[in-house]
Amino acid sequence: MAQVVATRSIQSSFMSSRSGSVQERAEKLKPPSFASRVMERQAMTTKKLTVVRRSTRITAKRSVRVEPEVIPVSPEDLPKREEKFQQLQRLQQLGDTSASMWSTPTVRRKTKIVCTIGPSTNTKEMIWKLAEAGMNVARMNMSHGDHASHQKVIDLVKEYNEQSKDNVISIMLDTKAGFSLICFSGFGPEVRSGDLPQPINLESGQEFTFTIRRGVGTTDCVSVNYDDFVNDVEAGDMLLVDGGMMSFLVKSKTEDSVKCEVVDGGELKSRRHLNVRGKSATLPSITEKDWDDIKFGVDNKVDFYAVSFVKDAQVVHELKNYLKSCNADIHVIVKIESADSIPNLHSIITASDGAMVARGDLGAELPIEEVPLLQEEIIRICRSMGKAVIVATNMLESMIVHPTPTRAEVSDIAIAVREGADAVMLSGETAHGKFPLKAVKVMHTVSLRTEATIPGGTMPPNLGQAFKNHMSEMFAYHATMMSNTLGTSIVVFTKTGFMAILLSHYRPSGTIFAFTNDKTIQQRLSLYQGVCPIYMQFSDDAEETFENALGLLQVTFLEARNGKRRRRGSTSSERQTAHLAISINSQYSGPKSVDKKIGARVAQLVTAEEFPHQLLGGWHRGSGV
Ligand SMILES: Nc1ncnc2c1ncn2[C@@H]1O[C@H](COP(=O)(O)OP(=O)(O)O)[C@@H](O)[C@H]1O
Ligand SMILES: C=C(OP(=O)(O)O)C(=O)O
Repeated sequence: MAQVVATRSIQSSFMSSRSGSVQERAEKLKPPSFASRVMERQAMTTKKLTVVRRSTRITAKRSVRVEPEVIPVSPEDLPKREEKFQQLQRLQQLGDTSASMWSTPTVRRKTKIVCTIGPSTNTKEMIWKLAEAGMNVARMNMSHGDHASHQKVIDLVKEYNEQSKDNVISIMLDTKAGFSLICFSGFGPEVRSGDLPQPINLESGQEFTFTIRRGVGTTDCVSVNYDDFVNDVEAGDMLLVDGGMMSFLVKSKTEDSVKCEVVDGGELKSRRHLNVRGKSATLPSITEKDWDDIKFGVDNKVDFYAVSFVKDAQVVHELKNYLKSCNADIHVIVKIESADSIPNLHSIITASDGAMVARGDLGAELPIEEVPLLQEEIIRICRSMGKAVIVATNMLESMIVHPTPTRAEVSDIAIAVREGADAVMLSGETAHGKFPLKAVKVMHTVSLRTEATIPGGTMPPNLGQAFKNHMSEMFAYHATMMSNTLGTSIVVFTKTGFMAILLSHYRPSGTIFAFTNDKTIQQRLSLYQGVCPIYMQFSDDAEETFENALGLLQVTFLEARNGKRRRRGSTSSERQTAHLAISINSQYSGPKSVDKKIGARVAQLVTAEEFPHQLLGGWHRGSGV
């Protein structure tokens, strides 16, 4: 069954966020200047309140928007006095019920957020807070931690999903060779330095040795987890640690060691990435350790594997065949991070369910100036094939230690959103950073703001070519057209996820509310741009399913709205809003009955009281709605 419904707000305040000149919007967005606040305080103390005119408070409407509440994870994450002041202002202004560009309905963020879980976030409290702050996918990096620690995280995410009424987090395992099992199981696609008792400081010009001997970790020599390391590197090669944070010039080799001169020094920690500038290691993409991790993923019914260093489609077919043989419905995301994968991009992505632009290793194996170009190209290829695409690494790197991002990082997120990525990813920021919740909040806010500037209505150039099922494509196309021209959200019924993914591929301007009767599908759909997955039992009767879905949306939103009303009362815009629901239903036998169904649903008009207007722009977790 695939049924698509579009819902419409006759008065959508989200649409108004796009109206007005750039200058007007910029004016509305300006924060009260420091000078104006100082003047205001001075005026208050000198009792000359009239000097500070209301017109200088240009952010009154903007601040009606409720920001996600970010609960501090560490003392450093505590809101500063200035933030507390702004929060207070916002709370006071919740009484302001006028409709404005930032007033309700708030808009559901379309671009999804992947968070790597590590020591900063692997507790129940932090998983819950990350989910509430906007995490859509929890990623576990199998290079770190052990199965027991990952098991704990998987169980916590599942527990969160069980108890959450209207939110679901999917689980991604990032597979690669772990150092701990290296002696027993061969070597993986990632080359890493070994464990060190403590970080060592290396100065430019000093000598340092990498060895394939096991268990070495001294101040002038460390193990490497890859036996062919000595064969693969040559004198004159440049070795990069963590994509270039440190670099080493290869001077000479022995049977088991590579002697280097430190070019860019720094602090060398345990298990760091090693790349040879311009070379790919001659490694298999899936190693014994990976198979072990893959079985762990099958046992735990994870949603996605992110497979490191995929160089050709063969490895994807191999993995998919294995998954089929054990009846595991897990999707495969290929990490594009190797120079060797570039000539095979099309076949690799065709074989997979999606790709990750793994910019860390990509920028080490290839000149860094190629990274933004490849990012754009990989996103374009994935979009043209209807595959998921994730942009990863360094997106808010400075927030590992600082509470605020660099402006360049903010632009980086905005670029990925504009290029049409399904998801943006946090790595060290949430795994071991000081400000994991703030990082999610920044990603959420920047994505949302950027999405509001993207015009709807651009159709993929490959319409009718990407999928074999042309009828489904027609449904997706027309629902998208309706969504774009009427300013509506879309409701889709899907048993396999296919129809929701297809709709996501067309990037309609409204939220795609995807109803499914399969929890696995619901979890998986969390990754896809614009999709809000909802679990619901389906009835044999399509009409009943349709009514139940509307009812479920209604209940969810009425609850949310009632909760809100207790705090601020209903607005006049809510009372006046009316909505149109249009359904396209392919559960019926042929095109004729489908046409009839479209006709039937177009006539359905639902008033605001029955169908709360938050639905139309959608809602988004982390907005306070
Ligand atoms: N499960 C974990 N346990 C401990 N540390 C972790 C874990 N996951 C991630 N980290 C830390 O966060 C850093 C950034 O995460 P990620 O980018 O996934 O790793 P890497 O770049 O090492 O592959 C890692 O280098 C590691 O220091
Ligand atoms: C995402 C990446 O892989 P990892 O997290 O394993 O470093 C990367 O290299 O950018």
